[in-house]
Amino acid sequence: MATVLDDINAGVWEDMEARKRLVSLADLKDLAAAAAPARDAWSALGGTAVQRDQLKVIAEIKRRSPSKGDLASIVDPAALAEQYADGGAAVISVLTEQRRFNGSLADLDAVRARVDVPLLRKDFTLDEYQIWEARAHGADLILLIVASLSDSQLREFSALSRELGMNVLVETHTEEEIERAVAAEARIIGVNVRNLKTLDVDRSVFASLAGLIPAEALVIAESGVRGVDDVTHYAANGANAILVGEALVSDATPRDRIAEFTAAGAAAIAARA
Ligand SMILES: O=C(O)c1ccccc1NCC(=O)[C@H](O)[C@H](O)COP(=O)(O)O
Repeated sequence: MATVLDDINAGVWEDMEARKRLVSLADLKDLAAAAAPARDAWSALGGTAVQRDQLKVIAEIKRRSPSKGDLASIVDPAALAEQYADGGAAVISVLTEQRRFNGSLADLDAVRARVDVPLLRKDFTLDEYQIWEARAHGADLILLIVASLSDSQLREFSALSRELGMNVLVETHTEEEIERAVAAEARIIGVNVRNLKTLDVDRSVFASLAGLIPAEALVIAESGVRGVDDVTHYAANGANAILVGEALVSDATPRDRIAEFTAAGAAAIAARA
């Protein structure tokens, strides 16, 4: 039986085929060559050892989701990104998938034009076309979901992203997926506590899997942050960064929330040392 992720990916393919008819890969490559060089998301997320005493926040621009429906209208994604940057977000994630999340590459363009913070193009990457697209639209980091890709795709898409100067967030949800991410030499590994096949959110998944990620890699806790207790849980169990969507887009003062999460994370990391 098809999973939620299968259905999302089928729609992503269809939408991408439509975009390919409008913008050729050759044109995208020209646009990517003309774009400003990618920003260093690895360092922004604390890649250097000296910064690993902090918990970084990847703040997401997310209008709707398969699990929750409409979350926020976000008429001006660039204004929201500015608030995220002011609050101290290390990276801003822009969900560009259209059918289920109501995002777009236009959102990415608008945010890129307004903030200097490294940007994650958050989409369901299935083809190298999307990687060129990400770079052409100013992304610095892309997402590869292990559950959607073969080992050779993981390697090839990672290599292409690196050639274009971008970093890769490799997303996992199981022990086997972490093994595959490590085998693909991923340096930024996310554990999504949301099972993308069923949409169940189980925060304990992070604690059981984070320790399997090699110390050289950055560990990102994805999904399920609703308040400071969740932040503390992730930081205490080895997160270098958290990826937060719903809690920020539905908050009246996301700038303050990011600052609060950062402080709570630093306290939990200090306590674990
Ligand atoms: O959010 C969903 O319902 C969802 C469903 C299927 C595939 C992906 C989905 N979300 C993508 C994400 O990973 C989250 O947007 C991200 O981790 C932030 O999660 P949250 O803070 O819980 O909004």
